Amino acid sequence: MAARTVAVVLAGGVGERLGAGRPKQLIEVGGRPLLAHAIAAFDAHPGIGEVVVVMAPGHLREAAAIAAPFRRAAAVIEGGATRTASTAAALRALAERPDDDRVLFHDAARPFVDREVIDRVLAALDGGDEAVAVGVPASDTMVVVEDGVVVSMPPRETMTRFQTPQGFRLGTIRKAYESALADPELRATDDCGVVHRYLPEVTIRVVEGSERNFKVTRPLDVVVAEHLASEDPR
Ligand SMILES: Nc1ccn([C@@H]2O[C@H](COP(=O)(O)OP(=O)(O)OP(=O)(O)O)[C@@H](O)[C@H]2O)c(=O)n1
Ligand SMILES: C[C@](O)(CO)[C@H](O)COP(=O)(O)O
Repeated sequence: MAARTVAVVLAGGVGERLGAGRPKQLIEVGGRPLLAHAIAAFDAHPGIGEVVVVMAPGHLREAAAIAAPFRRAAAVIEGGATRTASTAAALRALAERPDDDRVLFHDAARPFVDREVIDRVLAALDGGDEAVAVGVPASDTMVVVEDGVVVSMPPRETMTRFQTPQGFRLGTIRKAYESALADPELRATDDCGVVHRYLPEVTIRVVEGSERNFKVTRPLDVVVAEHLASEDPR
């Protein structure tokens, strides 16, 4: 049987930096919640078999109502206290699937992921990559600062900002999380970071992202999101 691909939309956060008084994935831009924009992008992609939503505790009913109209929306499950705990919850929900299936993890807070970006992640997985990230070049000079002083300045041309979706062979991300969850020191801000730390032998391919695929994190991002949604209603 051909490997199947599931998209997991991570919506388990509370949106503290945005400060909207409720999880930011529930706020509307262009007349629909950020979560609906994110689900729609994967629901419309022919390479995606199912979409699983991981939602913040206390908001599962709202998420189920948002997901209901989408044909490929298969489940809404409860997330954990951190992004990695939410990914781990999704992996538990996918426990019956074979290792050769593929999984894409996407932030619900990135409402404008384009079909081309998803295409590139799937193409890399089709080509045999086990872990795939999406990146855009850094525009600013990036430095490492400790205790208020610069300790290193990596050349900007090597600096890439990661976005999502991040795609994996299911067996690979499963194995990485098995080790990660056994580590009391686990700290990671994304799923490729978990593979990089716990399966260093795995090559992480980076494919081109898009400036539109930014993460709604702070109040100014909502202004930009409203503008983009009005320019390109979906
Ligand atoms: N426990 C968590 C934390 C985050 N996320 C998801 O991971 C994505 C990226 O996280 P971030 O932008 O940090 O979202 P929040 O955690 O909601 O924001 P904040 O850190 O400002 O509270 C979001 O779609 C968020 O819902 C998640 O599924 N589970
Ligand atoms: C996964 C991510 O969006 C890649 O840039 C980012 O690391 C999420 O970080 P956050 O702290 O959960 O916003």
